[in-house]
Amino acid sequence: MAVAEGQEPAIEVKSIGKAFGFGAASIKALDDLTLSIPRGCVYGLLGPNGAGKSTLLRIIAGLVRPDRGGVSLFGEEAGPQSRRRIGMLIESPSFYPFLTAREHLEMFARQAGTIDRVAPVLSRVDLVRAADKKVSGFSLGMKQRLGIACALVSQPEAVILDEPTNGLDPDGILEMRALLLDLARREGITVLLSSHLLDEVERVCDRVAILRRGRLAAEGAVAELLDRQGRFWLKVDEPERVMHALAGRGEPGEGGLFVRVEEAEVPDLIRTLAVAGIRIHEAKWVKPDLETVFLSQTREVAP
Ligand SMILES: Nc1ncnc2c1ncn2[C@@H]1O[C@H](COP(=O)(O)OP(=O)(O)OP(=O)(O)O)[C@@H](O)[C@H]1O
Repeated sequence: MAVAEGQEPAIEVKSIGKAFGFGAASIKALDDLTLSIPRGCVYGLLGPNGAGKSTLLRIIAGLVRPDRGGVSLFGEEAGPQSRRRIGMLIESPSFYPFLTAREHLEMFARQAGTIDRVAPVLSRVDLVRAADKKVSGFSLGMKQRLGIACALVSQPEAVILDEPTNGLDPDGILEMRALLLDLARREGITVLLSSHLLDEVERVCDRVAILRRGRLAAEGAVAELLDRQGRFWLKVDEPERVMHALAGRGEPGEGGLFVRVEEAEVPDLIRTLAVAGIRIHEAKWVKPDLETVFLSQTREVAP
């Protein structure tokens, strides 16, 4: 990850609150949410339906006003000036069907004074051959790539993408993944995206925030989040005996058991079991995938 150290974060969200509706019917979409997105990072926003992801992205983009709290972009309070440093693909992109991809990009580029960016951006999103075709004939994947191109043409330092892989086929998802990684790694652009595709997020994002009912359920580097919920697996001859000896710290598995143990305690645990005559065939940390972490953080417990 090309995260620049010692600089202000690209995006900071401080104690944001946002409710929709009034009185008893009011819905808290965001509830005292604080987040910091480092520069150069691909940052994933996860959460079940209604968790507040789109509301947060819309607030950062300046499309929705929060009830309380604030947003900083590159160390400055978010406003029209600082938002020029950000490209956005917030709602599914809507285009003028009879304009071409190039004409759309030229329209945005003229506003931003970056007309020389049109050709490189078309090539960046692999739309060079389709550049002069009317958007009405574009597939969903092409429209999604044009949406990203529109977000990139103003030469932003960060992009905010709401569900950028929405509706894409597996090839389209693959291309999108390569594009996002490339933007961050080669060009140092900060990417903040929301997604429901957890394996995709695991592959592409450096850090994630998991939202639940408008609050932060978990946040951190993807590798660290997976580590945090790692379980220690022991394949032994007499799992029941070990379960008993571990007094409630073990959980049975196929041919062995998972043990709740800190990393530093592992050598002592293994020595104790070996001294007690337990034959250990396998001992290893088993890392969960992001989906398992996500479910453990967001699953509603029945009252
Ligand atoms: N304009 C609005 N008016 C009323 N309620 C809204 C509005 N926008 C969002 N909400 C509500 O706020 C909550 C958060 O919605 P939001 O769209 O931010 O969630 P989300 O995490 O993006 O969900 P999804 O994954 O389904 O897109 C939901 O309960 C939603 O119904």
